[in-house]
Amino acid sequence: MYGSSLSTLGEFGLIDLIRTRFPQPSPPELGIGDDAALLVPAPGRQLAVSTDLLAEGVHFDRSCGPDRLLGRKSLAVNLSDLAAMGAVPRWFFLSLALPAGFPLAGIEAILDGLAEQATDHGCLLAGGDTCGSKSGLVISVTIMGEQVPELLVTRSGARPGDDIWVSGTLGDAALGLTILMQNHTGLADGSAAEFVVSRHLDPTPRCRLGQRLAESGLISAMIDISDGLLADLGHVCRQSGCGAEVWLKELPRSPAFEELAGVFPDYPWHLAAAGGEDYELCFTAAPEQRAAIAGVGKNTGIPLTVVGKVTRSFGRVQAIMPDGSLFQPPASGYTHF
Ligand SMILES: Nc1ncnc2c1ncn2[C@@H]1O[C@H](COP(=O)(O)OP(=O)(O)OP(=O)(O)O)[C@@H](O)[C@H]1O
Ligand SMILES: Cc1ncc(C[n+]2csc(CCOP(=O)(O)O)c2C)c(N)n1
Ligand SMILES: [Mg+2]
Repeated sequence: MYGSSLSTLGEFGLIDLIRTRFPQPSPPELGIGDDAALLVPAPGRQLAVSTDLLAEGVHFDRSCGPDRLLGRKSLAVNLSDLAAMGAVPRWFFLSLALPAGFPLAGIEAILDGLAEQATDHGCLLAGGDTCGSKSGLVISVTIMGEQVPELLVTRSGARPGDDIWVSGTLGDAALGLTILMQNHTGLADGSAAEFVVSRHLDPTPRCRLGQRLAESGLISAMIDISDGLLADLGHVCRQSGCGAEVWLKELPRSPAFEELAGVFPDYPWHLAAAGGEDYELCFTAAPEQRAAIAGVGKNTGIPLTVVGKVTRSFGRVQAIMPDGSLFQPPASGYTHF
């Protein structure tokens, strides 16, 4: 129906194909097809807008996982940014730069993954942009969400003495990437390696948790962990005018991470403390809120752990080893340049 290749389909054929795959906003809103989308936020809500792209060779290697998961991840990383603000996802925009000859089956699989993730999180594709790429595939997503203004959580509200919390477990995605880069194929179903690889290829954005924490009014600042805990906590500290102390022995690690950590000559603290792409939430809150925050964790079914304290030393993020010594990671997180 659409021709057998990207060149016979063409730019506008591809846009038509995308339009048929995603439910569209209904009047008075307008989605794909005009010079701009027309969107109507709910009365009294503020918009939260974020953009994140995935570039071939930088964020993914197509031989390491199915294209469908690339589609899921390209929306997941954006959902995670909205989760960190406590915003509810509503619309997203999809921009694709496709190398000539990119297989149509690959595009369809990416769209399948995006559509699954969009349905799961109740957000609508409202537009985008499409062009050729002279190098690799680029998938860029811009997401828009909304929230009552007073409930939105920023990076700038942490105060000395606050607890530092993280959701879920840390280090799985970085360990999964290490395994993928070592060219492991045919990972056994249910194995520890399969678990950490799936945490890398198909991260779970903590949308409901982020919204519940924001609505609870219990927390002072929040960020999602995309580059690594120490690096991302550094952003919170700089924007809040404070510092942080992180106790490595408290970092929550999955049973799969613990099982695989044994093969390293040294325990891989750097993966849990500074490995990227876990897409967990890191947030701060006054110590009096501990019990109430634990209750939010219970209600959402996501483990929440106190891993450190906000300090007065501006911009300084210290990681403490289990023996009390200072940990010096090779890097505090992923950097692009
Ligand atoms: N090229 C750019 N032009 C304008 N603003 C930018 C640009 N790149 C980043 N920013 C802004 O800088 C801030 C930090 O962006 P950054 O990408 O580090 O955050 P993030 O999306 O949470 O992290 P990550 O990309 O690792 O998920 C955001 O406000 C973002 O909008
Ligand atoms: C093939 C390949 N090589 C390396 C990595 C690791 N990586 C790339 S970007 C990033 C941080 C988040 O990105 P951003 O800051 O752009 O949101 C990390 C940890 C990967 N995923 N795939
Ligand atoms: Mg972020």
